Amino acid sequence: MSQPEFLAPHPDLCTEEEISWLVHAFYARARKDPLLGPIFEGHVTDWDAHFVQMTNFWSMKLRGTSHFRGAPMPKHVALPGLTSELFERWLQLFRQTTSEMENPVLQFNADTLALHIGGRLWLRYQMERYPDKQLVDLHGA
Ligand code: HEM
Repeated sequence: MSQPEFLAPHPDLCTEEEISWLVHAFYARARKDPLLGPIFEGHVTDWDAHFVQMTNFWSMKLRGTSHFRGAPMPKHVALPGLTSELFERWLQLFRQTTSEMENPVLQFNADTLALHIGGRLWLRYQMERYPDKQLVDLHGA
């Protein structure tokens, strides 16, 4: 089968139910993860609100809806101790989750966006937090 192409956000790309499944399944993994779990448990106080926030975020990115109100960049810069290993782990768990969804178009688009957005979050994080260190790229492999 040919590789799906990267598409502009569109409601046909996936359903709202698929996004909700993706968010819940990703966090079921991430919260159990020895590296990422403690960070999420230490910073997310209202999980229902966080699920709504993340569902609205991915719905905006994939389906083009406009319910998301947030500021991902400063919220991640505010988290202490993030590393390229943590971002790679995040991306790995995200890709594992999308690979289980049997929607190759969603999978390709969500994985591509996650690497792109994760890369920007991590680049800005390094510039703000580790200005004297050499920049490290994400591989997302
Ligand atoms: C090391 C990797 C990451 C960690 C540890 C992490 C952790 C967190 C935490 C703890 C929050 C809640 C912050 C708060 O409400 O104050 C959050 C919010 C969020 N994260 Fe991440 N994150 C990571 C990577 C990513 C990536 C790669 C993406 C997108 C592809 C992402 C998207 C978001 C979004 C959209 C929010 C909501 C921001 C808002 O409410 O304004 N995160 N993250």
